[in-house]
Amino acid sequence: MGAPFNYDVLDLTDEQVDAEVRVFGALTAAVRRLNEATLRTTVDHATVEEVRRQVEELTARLEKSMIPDNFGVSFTKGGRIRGYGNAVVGIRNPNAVPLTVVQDKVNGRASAEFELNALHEGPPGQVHGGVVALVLDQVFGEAAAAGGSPGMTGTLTLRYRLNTPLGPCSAEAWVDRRDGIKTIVKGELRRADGTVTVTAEGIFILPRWAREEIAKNGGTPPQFE
Ligand SMILES: CCCCCCCCCC(=O)SCCNC(=O)CCNC(=O)[C@H](O)C(C)(C)COP(=O)(O)OP(=O)(O)OC[C@H]1O[C@@H](n2cnc3c(N)ncnc32)[C@H](O)[C@@H]1OP(=O)(O)O
Repeated sequence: MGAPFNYDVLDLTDEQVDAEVRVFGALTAAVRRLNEATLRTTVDHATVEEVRRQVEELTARLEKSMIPDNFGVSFTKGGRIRGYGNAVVGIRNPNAVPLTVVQDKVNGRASAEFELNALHEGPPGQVHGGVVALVLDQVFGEAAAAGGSPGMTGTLTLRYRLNTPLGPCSAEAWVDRRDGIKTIVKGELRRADGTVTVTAEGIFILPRWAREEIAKNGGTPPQFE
């Protein structure tokens, strides 16, 4: 079986990538503000309806020219990764958390400090458990990649030990061990004061199609970004 998805390689310069990161990153940040304001505004209904008309006009301007569907992941010949739609770290995805993951390739670790707000609420004032899983899946996957054995999430097991209040949080993950094509990653989510609220273990697997591709043509595993 071949790969169920492709990574295109594009002829874009670093300057072109920097420009799209700057311009679209700023739009994404502005839309995130709009998202939070949509949730929290207390202006009167007439103002809400006027703003809604303006939002629809602006949306129609962007819809004049769009890619057919999802963004996918592409690389430049210079090695830049354009995973702009990623649900956790995509710089063009206003629904992404947002998050910057720092990889430690020496020790096979990954970490992120971030802020979760009213858009990420589950129980009152607390982070939604599914949002925790979303964030940890990405940070865990990046730890596996940083450790040199990237894979797709096969299993992710979380233990929610304490509630996680909305606000500043951090996540950390590390490669615990390898078992052939499986990389076992462990990690945790912490409150701002360092209290661990969630511990987790993930099994990241180099899929059969990637194994077959490497056996046939050599090369390095894809990143599963
Ligand atoms: C910079 C880069 C940063 C990247 C960050 C990315 C973070 C986000 C990652 C994701 O969200 S990935 C998307 C969510 N995951 C998926 O969609 C995976 C869907 N499942 C699959 O594609 C396949 O089921 C999978 C690749 C997991 C396994 O398929 P294989 O055909 O390679 O498995 P195979 O049957 O050959 O089994 C190989 C080994 O893995 C084991 N295994 C298979 N599925 C497993 C599973 N789900 N959990 C644990 N172990 C599993 C299986 O028992 C066996 O163990 P042993 O070698 O010891 O016998």
